[in-house]
Amino acid sequence: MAFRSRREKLRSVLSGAACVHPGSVYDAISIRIAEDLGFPLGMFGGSVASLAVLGDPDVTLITLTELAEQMRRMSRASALPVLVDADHGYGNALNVRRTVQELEAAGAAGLTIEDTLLPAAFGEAKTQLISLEEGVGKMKAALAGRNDASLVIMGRTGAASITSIEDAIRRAKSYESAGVDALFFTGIKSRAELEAVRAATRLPIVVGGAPEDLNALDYLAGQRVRIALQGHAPIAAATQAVYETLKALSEGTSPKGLRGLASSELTARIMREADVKARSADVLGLKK
Ligand SMILES: O=C([O-])CC(=O)C(=O)O
Ligand SMILES: [Mg+2]
Repeated sequence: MAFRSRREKLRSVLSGAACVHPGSVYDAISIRIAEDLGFPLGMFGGSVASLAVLGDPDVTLITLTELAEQMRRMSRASALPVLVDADHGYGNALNVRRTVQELEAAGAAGLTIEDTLLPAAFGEAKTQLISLEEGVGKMKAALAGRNDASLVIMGRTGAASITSIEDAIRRAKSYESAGVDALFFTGIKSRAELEAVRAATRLPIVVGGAPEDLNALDYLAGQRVRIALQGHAPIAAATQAVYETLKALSEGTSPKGLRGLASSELTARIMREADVKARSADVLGLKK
């Protein structure tokens, strides 16, 4: 199986004793930079996918085909294991199965399926959850949809900030019983909440969007948290850089006068130019 070693690397993070930060990745360039800097895995957030692919906010307008295609491009560019935010699985439990099949074929190392009601329901300003029963059905469909058993399936709940921490625990325990590989929580607000989650469950924990006092990696590791997200600063940095550059050019700065550009060495490294040159020499009959 072409992608098994990436999935096994993600599994070794989950079964290890440490808590790590993933690099937020969204395209071929960002994943190669994260790989070169030594990140143990990449996180491909749904919000970032919407922004990178569509230029849109995170309101479930991106299609599964577009998400999987972007994942496929990253898989081609780098062997870094990537955890994909597969949102609600793009429909009901049958769609979840299809989502797993497509992301597996695209080379994802793991993916999350969440119990948020998406897209937003008519007349509801506040985020809602699907029922626990529907959530369990989605987890079962995701697990049964795998072709490669090493693909990591995470059950994700945002209940902590939508209903209550008790509801988040109830849901997580049900997803655990359904057989998911790890539990992903958003909206955990305090150490007390995280400790309650840890005490009530057995699987490796992933936390997203946690407050500052939940940022110490040693503490998190002690709570069985294996992956702690840090938001998506890289795409914000890239956006700012493109903005500043285009602004300067629009104001008449000459290309040579621009600041903050990638050096030709960095660009060559990201393009894996040395490998391409070596291959060209071999197959195009060029000098090395
Ligand atoms: O996965 C994450 O990093 C958090 C999230 O849901 C998103 O960014 O869409
Ligand atoms: Mg998301």
